Amino acid sequence: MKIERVELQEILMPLKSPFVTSFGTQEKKVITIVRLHSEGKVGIAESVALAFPFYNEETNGTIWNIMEEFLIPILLENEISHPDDVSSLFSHIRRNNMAKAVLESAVWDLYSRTNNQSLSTALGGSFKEIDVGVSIGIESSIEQLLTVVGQFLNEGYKKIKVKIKPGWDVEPIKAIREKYGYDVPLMADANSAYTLQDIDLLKELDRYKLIMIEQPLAHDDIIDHAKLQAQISTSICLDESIHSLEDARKAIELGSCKIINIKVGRVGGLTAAKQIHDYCASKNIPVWCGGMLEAGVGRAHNIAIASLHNFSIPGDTSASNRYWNEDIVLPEVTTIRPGVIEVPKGDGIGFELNEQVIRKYLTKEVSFGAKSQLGEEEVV
Ligand SMILES: O=C(O)CCC(=O)c1ccccc1C(=O)O
Ligand SMILES: [Mg+2]
Repeated sequence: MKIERVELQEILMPLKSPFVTSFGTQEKKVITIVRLHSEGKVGIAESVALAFPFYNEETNGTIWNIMEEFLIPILLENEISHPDDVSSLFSHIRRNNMAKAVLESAVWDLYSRTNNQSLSTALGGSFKEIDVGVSIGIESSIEQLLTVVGQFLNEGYKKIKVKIKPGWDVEPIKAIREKYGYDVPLMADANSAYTLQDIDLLKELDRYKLIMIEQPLAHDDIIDHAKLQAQISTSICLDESIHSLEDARKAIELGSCKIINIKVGRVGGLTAAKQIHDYCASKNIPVWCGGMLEAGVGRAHNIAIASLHNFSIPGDTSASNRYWNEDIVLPEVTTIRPGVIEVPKGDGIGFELNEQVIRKYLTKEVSFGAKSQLGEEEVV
């Protein structure tokens, strides 16, 4: 494949309601939509970086800069025979995984559309439908949290993940168990809000039979997580600490976690996500697909990767209406039964862009061609 043109569009969309984590509050999302053109086909993907470098070091600004200055010229200058080539072509550029992932994921979509197959098939997925869970931010009160949990349980979500932070941890978990019982598949995500000094509190959480606790300790740690895992019975799941297959190997060898959350953006693309999936499968480490408050294009890529067999725990791959009043894809992402999303059978991600919605929220548009790598920026 020869990529002839790369288009970037930035949109700003309001979330239905603010999403609060231990690192900050999000009320709207800036999303960069990538379109790659080759021989009449268009491959698409959306960025997952946030507005601030509080989850990882990337932002909407850094990904745009790295794409424009370094990654897009590489895509335009090289013949790509398989999407796996892209991570090799990008490998000398350190980190910037979310910038790499959005372009690489668009190449995967383009490749599968060119071959008239679904992205799930191209990736080697086997599930025809996937179980999905939901991630719930830090709420204003325990009553409010219990109401929200009740609503999502009614909608049939198969895993309830709640965000925790110091001062909002044992109490909300205990309240959920008391009201909804121990059959609810419940987990907590701390987004690195604790240290080993909080060991007593983390041990207390053991009582509530959580299916896992996600990233309790530092974003760049695997040593202390191993020490913690040795002292608690709840499985630790790593999110922020895992950027690559090598990170996953080291964490598993050290015993830092028993489960891994795979996010395509955090690990630099679908090829890396698949490699981590395969490695975890060989080590009997279950994985699940995390989310970054994606709109429909990102959701579609997540659904495709979550169709691989070792994605055995429901992911944060909720339907479009979890975060959005209107989505950027047609059709919107919906459940076919409560808590179940069908893996699309159509070519590529199996969804098309909703141009009307994109135009409504468009803030910036740039196109890069093979001849001139400078591009022309148009601020709308
Ligand atoms: O529903 C989703 O997209 C997942 C939401 C979520 O938990 C999250 C959202 C933004 C940044 C980090 C995280 C996380 O998984 O830690
Ligand atoms: Mg997380």
